This record gives sequence, structure tokens and C-alpha cells, in this order.
Amino acid sequence: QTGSCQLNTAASNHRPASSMTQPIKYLGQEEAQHIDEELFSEYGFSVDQLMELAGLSCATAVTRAYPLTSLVKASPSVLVICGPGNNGGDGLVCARHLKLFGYEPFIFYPKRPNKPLFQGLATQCEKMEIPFLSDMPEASLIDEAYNLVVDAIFGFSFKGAVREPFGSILDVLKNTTVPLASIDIPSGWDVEQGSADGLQPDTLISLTAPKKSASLFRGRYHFLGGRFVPPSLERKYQLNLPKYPDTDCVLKL
Ligand SMILES: NC(=O)C1=CN([C@@H]2O[C@H](COP(=O)(O)OP(=O)(O)OC[C@H]3O[C@@H](n4cnc5c(N)ncnc54)[C@H](O)[C@@H]3O)[C@@H](O)[C@H]2O)[C@@H](O)CC1
Ligand SMILES: [K+]
Repeated sequence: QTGSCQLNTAASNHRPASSMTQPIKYLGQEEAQHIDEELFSEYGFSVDQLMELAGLSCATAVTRAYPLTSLVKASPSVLVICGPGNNGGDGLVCARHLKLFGYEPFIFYPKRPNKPLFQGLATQCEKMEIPFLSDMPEASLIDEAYNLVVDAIFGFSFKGAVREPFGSILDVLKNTTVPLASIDIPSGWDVEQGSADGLQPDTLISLTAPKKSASLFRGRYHFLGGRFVPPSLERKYQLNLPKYPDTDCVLKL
């Protein structure tokens, strides 16, 4: 090999992601979980750090898709439904930032993990005077009272048939007509195959990179959020992420 040849190879291996022409990668379930583990192990991030950035991305995406000035109800109410894992944690962070952005979030959080991270996030929301609902409202009440619903029930670790109480919650959501904004995965969808008779969100906020089922998303707004991926991790998994504009934490795909 000549010296110039080696130089070219090295240069092409270190092209910035923005100059790559390949389309953004849609991740399988295992691959998404591997990336997640690697961020926490090899890359030294903590869960609450990335959750904060993920939840901020989600709240920002809501402001883009449903600006305060576009809301039709008398108050800027948003129902945020949080599940039992980290997707639910993203929802709690999202609700807190929505409040700071001038919205009136209400949280339904039926299964709270007994862990300091989630207890802390719930306390922060309570201290921000965000009400927690004790029951899931009926579909007609949701349509009447809320401008939109944020679906933070399940993310990329969802598997198998939906267990209660979440089956009934998803059934209610299938009967609502207000826009639904799903965090990372439309809840109840198979992470790779989607769900023909599942939720049909108006907005999907894919975190880190879209998952395979996102190719079946038919809503109006698909955002990418979670602007925290180190370039070497992006290269390793060939994510081909588009370049976020300026200092934005979300990007419309
Ligand atoms: N690595 C990343 O990219 C990041 C991921 N984050 C979020 O973390 C999510 C993944 O979080 P987790 O791994 O905690 O998992 P999930 O939040 O997807 O769900 C796991 C929870 O759902 C329950 N569950 C799974 N299948 C079920 C079923 N069929 N019926 C009823 N309950 C079921 C599990 O028992 C567990 O409690 C992502 O989708 C994303 O929203 C962010 O918080 C931070 C960064
Ligand atoms: K979700």
C-alpha cells in the first residue's frame, strides 16, 4: 500500500456523520438495547443524565408539533401517561419541561417502580405542581379535557402481550381522537413489527435512532431526539444520524 492510499482510508473512516449519504438506520430491539447498555457501561453515562436529555427532546418536540398558540382547548392541558420503565421516566421529565414551557401537564402513573430515580422524578413533578391522576380518564373525557396525550408507556424493551393495567389503558387511547405523541415507540407496538390494530400516534419522537417499527409510522410528525450519541458509538453501529440544526435537541425527520 502506498502512503497516500493509507491516508485516504483513514480520512474516509473519520468522515463526519453529516457527510455520509446512507439513510438513517432503523434499529432492531436487541441493537437498541446494546446501544443503551454501552452508553451506561463503556461510555460512563448515568440513566438520569440521558433521561433528562431524552425527556427534554420530547417536550421540545411537543412545542414544535403543538405550539401553545395552536391549542384549541381553554387551557394548554396535556395528559402524560407514564409506564413502569425508563420510557415512563422520559414521560415524567417531559411533563416537567412542558410545565416550564407554559403547558399544563397532568400525569397518570399507575405503576411506579420502587427506585430512587423514579421517586425523585415524581417528586420533582409534584413540586412543580403537576397533578397526578388517580384513575385513567375515559376516552370522551380525554377528548374533552386535553389538547393532546403524551404516550410514555412502553419503549424499546416492550415484549409479548400487553399486561394489565396497560391493556385497558391502551384500549382507552385507541378510542380517543385528540393527537397522541408517542415517546420512542407507539406503546403496544412490537418494537420491530409494529401493530396493525395498535395506537396510531400523530407524532413519534424516536430517541437515539428510530426503531424498525418506525417505518410503519403514519402520523404527521416524526422527530429524532436524544442528542447525546458520541461519534464513535454512532460509527460503531453505523447509525448515520442526520445533523441536528444549530443547538437544537430535536430534528424533524
Ligand atoms: N439508550 C437510550 O437511547 C435511552 C433510552 N431511554 C428510554 O428508555 C426506554 C427503554 O426503557 P426500558 O428498557 O426501561 O423499558 P421500557 O420502558 O420500554 O419498558 C420496560 C417496562 O415495561 C414492562 N413491560 C414490558 N413488556 C410488557 C408487557 N407486554 N406488558 C406489560 N408490561 C410490560 C417491563 O416489565 C418494564 O417494567 C427507551 O424506549 C427510551 O424511552 C431514555 O430514558 C434514555 C436514553
Ligand atoms: K411510548
